[in-house]
Amino acid sequence: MGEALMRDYEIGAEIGRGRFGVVRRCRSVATGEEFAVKSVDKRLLADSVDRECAAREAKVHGLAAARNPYAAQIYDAYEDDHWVHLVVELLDGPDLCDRIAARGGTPFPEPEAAAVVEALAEALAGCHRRGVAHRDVKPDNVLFDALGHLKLADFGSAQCFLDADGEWAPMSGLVGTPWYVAPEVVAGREYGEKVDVWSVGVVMYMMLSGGAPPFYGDTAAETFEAVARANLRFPSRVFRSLSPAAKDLMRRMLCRDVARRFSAEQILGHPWILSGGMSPVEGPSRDPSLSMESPEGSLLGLCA
Ligand SMILES: Nc1ncnc2c1ncn2[C@@H]1O[C@H](COP(=O)(O)OP(=O)(O)OP(=O)(O)O)[C@@H](O)[C@H]1O
Repeated sequence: MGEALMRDYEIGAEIGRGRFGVVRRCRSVATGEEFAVKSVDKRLLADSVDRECAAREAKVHGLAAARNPYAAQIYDAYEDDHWVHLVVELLDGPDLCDRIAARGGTPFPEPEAAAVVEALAEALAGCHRRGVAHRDVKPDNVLFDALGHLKLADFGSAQCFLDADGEWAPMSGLVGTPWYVAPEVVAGREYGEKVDVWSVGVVMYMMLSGGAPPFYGDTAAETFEAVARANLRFPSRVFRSLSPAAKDLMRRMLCRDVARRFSAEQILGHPWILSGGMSPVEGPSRDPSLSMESPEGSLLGLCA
């Protein structure tokens, strides 16, 4: 454990473990305030992509979380020969994964799911405005503070998609978690920040299905094949009572054609979000193409 970290913080109990390290509670010696410290063991980073991600995590996290109330805040970073320590906002309540599991297969009520999708879209719109893609959006990385406010966490896979001059710098590499990863990532193509929107679509589907993902295989390879086909279905057994507006938004996020896929900002203007997950009242929306007047059947096929 780094000497400088131990000088500034009292280290407390372990909260959890990831692939490369451990998260513990800690308390600032100066103020008594409580935080979480994520300690990454650099010796476990065998892969060059993982090493690059760890090296830039503090910087990219700081950039993405600045003035972004929906992102876990980062306060300090320390590095020695073997460890990187990141002092972050303490968010030790149940995460979205726990919340989905706690429902035992019962779907979220639409207004509750809409509140999560809206906060997640706000978090990502903030990251994307600053040129950062998260690249690992999944329920395990959606945490909540003591007041129940959503905070997007774990910027360990995040990357800037704009260079120092603000020019588009496409990303590459198979980064993310199989159920949530976008088809262009699986295809090995260069990709942009809309990979995060795809992942939010998967998270939304899981909340509204009671935990089942939209693209699934028994192995990671089979899951990737299902993602690459991007054949989005809403089995009536599960989705019978779901509103057409909710399905429409998922089709616009889980859309294989990246150009037609929504941005995080566009999610915020969709009628399902604007109505708080209630059946939207017909009327003008921020984007005229989002009118809900068409029958549900005609919304099919909007996305490849
Ligand atoms: N800011 C935080 N406050 C409280 N608990 C946290 C915080 N950040 C992460 N955790 C918890 O610590 C555990 C490990 O998190 P970490 O981000 O290191 O790894 P992970 O996302 O589970 O796995 P991996 O990094 O391998 O994808 C998780 O259970 C997570 O919920």
